[in-house]
Amino acid sequence: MDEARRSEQHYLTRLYGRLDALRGETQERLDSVLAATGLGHQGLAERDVAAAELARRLNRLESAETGLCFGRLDMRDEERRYIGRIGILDGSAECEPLLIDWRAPAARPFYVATAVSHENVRRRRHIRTRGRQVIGVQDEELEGTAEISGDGALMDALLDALDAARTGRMSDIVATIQAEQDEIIRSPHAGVLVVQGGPGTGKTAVALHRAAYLLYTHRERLARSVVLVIGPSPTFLRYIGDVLPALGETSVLTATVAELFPGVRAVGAEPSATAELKGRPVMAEVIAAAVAARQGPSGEEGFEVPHEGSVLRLGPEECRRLRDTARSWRLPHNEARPLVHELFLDALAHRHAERYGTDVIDGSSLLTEADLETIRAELDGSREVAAALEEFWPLLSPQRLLAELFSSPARLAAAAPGLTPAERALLLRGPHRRWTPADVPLLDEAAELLGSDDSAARAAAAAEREERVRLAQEALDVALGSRGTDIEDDVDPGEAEELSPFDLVDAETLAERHEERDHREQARRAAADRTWAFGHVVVDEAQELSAMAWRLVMRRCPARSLTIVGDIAQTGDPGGAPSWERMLAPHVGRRFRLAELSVNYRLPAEIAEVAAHVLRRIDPARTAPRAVRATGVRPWRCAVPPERLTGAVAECAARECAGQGAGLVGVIAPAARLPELRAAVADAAPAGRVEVLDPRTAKGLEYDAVLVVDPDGIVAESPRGLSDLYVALTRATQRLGVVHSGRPPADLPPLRRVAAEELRAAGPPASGRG
Ligand SMILES: Nc1ncnc2c1ncn2[C@@H]1O[C@H](COP(=O)(O)OP(=O)(O)OP(=O)(O)O)[C@@H](O)[C@H]1O
Repeated sequence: MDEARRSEQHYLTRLYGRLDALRGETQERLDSVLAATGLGHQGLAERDVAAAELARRLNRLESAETGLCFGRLDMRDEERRYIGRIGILDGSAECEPLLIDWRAPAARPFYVATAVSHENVRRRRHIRTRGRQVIGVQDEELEGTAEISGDGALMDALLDALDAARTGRMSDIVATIQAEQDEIIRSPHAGVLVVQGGPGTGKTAVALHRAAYLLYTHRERLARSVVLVIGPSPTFLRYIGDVLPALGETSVLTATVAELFPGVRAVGAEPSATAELKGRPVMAEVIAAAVAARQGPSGEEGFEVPHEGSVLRLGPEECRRLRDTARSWRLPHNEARPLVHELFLDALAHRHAERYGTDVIDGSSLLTEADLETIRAELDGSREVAAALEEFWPLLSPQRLLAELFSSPARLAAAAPGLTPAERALLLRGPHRRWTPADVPLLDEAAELLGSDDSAARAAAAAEREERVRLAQEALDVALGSRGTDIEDDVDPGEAEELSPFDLVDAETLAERHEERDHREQARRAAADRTWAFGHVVVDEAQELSAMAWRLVMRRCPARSLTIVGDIAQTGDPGGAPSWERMLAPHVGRRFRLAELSVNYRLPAEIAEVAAHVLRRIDPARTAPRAVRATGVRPWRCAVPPERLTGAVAECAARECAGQGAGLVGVIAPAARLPELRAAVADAAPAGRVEVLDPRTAKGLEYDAVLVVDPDGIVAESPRGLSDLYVALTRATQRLGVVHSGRPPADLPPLRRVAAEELRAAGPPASGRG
């Protein structure tokens, strides 16, 4: 072991010693807090707050175990800073920092300093560890130019990370964040930041590290309001699910757009043309018209209410007046309903009163106000009147509104006059069909216009909050009472040296603190509340969101603090974005910052070249990201007879698993081929090593080796075929093979040919180096 490694090992051992000590202390304090008994209201509340805080600290200390320290900065003024996953102080009275959290401003030069812009750094040291052992030390001298390998000099740590076998779960990149990524991660919290970058440029990694950075920098605010991370599919969310917990962050909710309407599981399927139509902005008008159509009778119709054996009739003019008055309140439909109820009863009561005749002299009613009140009360208790009100201005859930709209050609025709009959036919469905992902933004739109009749829930919440404030007040009173005994009688309490809880917080604040006891609980509450205002929203694979989905997302973030990452060239959804400008204009105009990532960390140069060929066909104006490394392994293709295709793919997948450092294999094929491919692969390959999926599901994921099956079929099957092929070709970190029947795939460049027999022979076809 050389001297540098030995000295870093010494320091690392000291760091772990301190980490163990801190964990021990925190665990002990947590145990003793939890063991406390015989506590009153105040004591219990304080115990809960303290226990949650200690549990959070323990979790952070535990998540720092792997890769605790990964860097050192030697500053020009001789200061030395160690950089790691968390900040650690030594136990001395001076509280000297032993380790600096990667997110702290003092750590920033580790990621951005160069020889030209040295940020006061003399030397940057990368420390590679395995467990608690130092396995490598690499220095970059930023003084003079002798040992600088230039911008983007590849560190062993970065190469190790890029070459490591994939596990099916994304890892964090704190040790190797690159300068262009760091700039995005630390970009200010406010406003909308769009990160555009080709496949593998680290958009997802950057977005997640940005979430961790923002939570660190604005913890008070964001931990309470929760950060929402939106991804394209549950598979993708599982793939990224370890990153933020590994960084010690739990105040995060991850979800697909389809999961953002509490109480609805949107798992139904529908033709892509229907999904595309449901995503268009015109659907907002359709939903608004559908709500309006449920507010009183339309046109020249009046309204008849059976009552006591006869009929009370409201004329069209009266109905219109009633409806216009109700709409002028600008309340959501359901929230206007109690007031509509009052107007409705008034109108019926007058109609009823007219039967008793009017004064011949002045035409006024012969009934007194008290008589009218009695009639009104009678009407109010009548079941027939209640049924009539329900028809006049029904209580509507978003689900009911949409189900009744989409199952009625007449309702659809009235609400969507701008759509063609063929388009309206696409929307028609049975009343009990399952909700689809494209329905969710429409349900949300409807919920917004309908409002909820949540008076009961709101009353319960208000009562609960009042109770909390009362308990907190009681606790403060007790504290104030006990302080009184400690203060000498003639001392003004305002001047007492000893601060009491009352001086620091009021009952409301204390109640709020109790509310946010556990941030994890906070994320669960956010998940269950459609109207939750998230403190920051990260949208990954954002190019896939439809116009209607964006309306939903923006509602979840009234503060408009968003990080939006994606790649326009990968847009596969027919309703997805043609450009960031068009997508965001309705919500923020041009007020967004655009950052671009230009380096491809996933694909080796050999695969990147194939992908770049397809990208040129999608959009010749786009520049493909520059691959950061080459492996020498050339992508290949193999033509097999159609009846052999499935078998050949299964054999090849099995052989990929057998290769050296094989890792995970992704088989990406047209959706129609998946069932049969899955069955064949399950028979041939070891369990858990091969995933068979279509390009849509593969979005955002990565594998060591990828087999793209039937590229022409992929292009033919999907509405934006070339984009889906581009996604499929850009998933491999090491090896890419294409298996097809018939002529060479139309959209691919010439690839090294492999004979069908080779797929069966020993050794992967990907062995062709050079
Ligand atoms: N600075 C880095 N250090 C180590 N690994 C990195 C770095 N940046 C990116 N990577 C790795 O590169 C791979 C691609 O990153 P990521 O999935 O974030 O890219 P992406 O731009 O979101 O791709 P796609 O558009 O295909 O979804 C991941 O394995 C990621 O961990």
